[in-house]
Amino acid sequence: MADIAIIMGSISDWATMEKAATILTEFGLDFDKKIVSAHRTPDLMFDFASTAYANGYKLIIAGAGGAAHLPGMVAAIATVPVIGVPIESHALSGVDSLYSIVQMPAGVPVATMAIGEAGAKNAALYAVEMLAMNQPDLHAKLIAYRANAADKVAASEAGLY
Ligand SMILES: Nc1c(C(=O)O)ncn1[C@@H]1O[C@H](COP(=O)(O)O)[C@@H](O)[C@H]1O
Repeated sequence: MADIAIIMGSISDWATMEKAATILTEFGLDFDKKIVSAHRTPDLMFDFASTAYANGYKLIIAGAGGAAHLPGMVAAIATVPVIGVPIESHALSGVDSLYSIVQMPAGVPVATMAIGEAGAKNAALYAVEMLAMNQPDLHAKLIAYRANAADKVAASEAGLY
């Protein structure tokens, strides 16, 4: 069983959430990916969240858009950290998703990322950082990732004119 589950409210979220998947793959991390909706598949959502710990998940990355209740509802049921990704919605540009995910009541945390692809990428990196706390090999990959990112910034200076 994978350490990480990437879940999302709809297939339409995958274009965003695949950015998280790509980063986890770069780090050699196994993950499951599922479409689970608090609104459209509430029984499935309850089943997924209530068995997440027993199924071995250490982290859940949950993307949802609009009335984005999925991350918070999963966090309410599961005893596994939930990282929320607000999907950039058409009507309100993802501000609705952000507010829905971030404004959790005290007692039920969701680690909320930025709207859209940056949020999906950061969700994956946050997951890597959490798992790297007791995995030295993964920590070494994180150091290398950071160094590579810095190199890219330095190289991009060549584009200044
Ligand atoms: N926010 C939620 C939930 C939920 O929170 O349970 N289920 C679906 N959705 C969102 O509805 C948006 C539109 O979905 P469709 O594109 O399928 O109409 C998606 O961004 C999805 O995350």
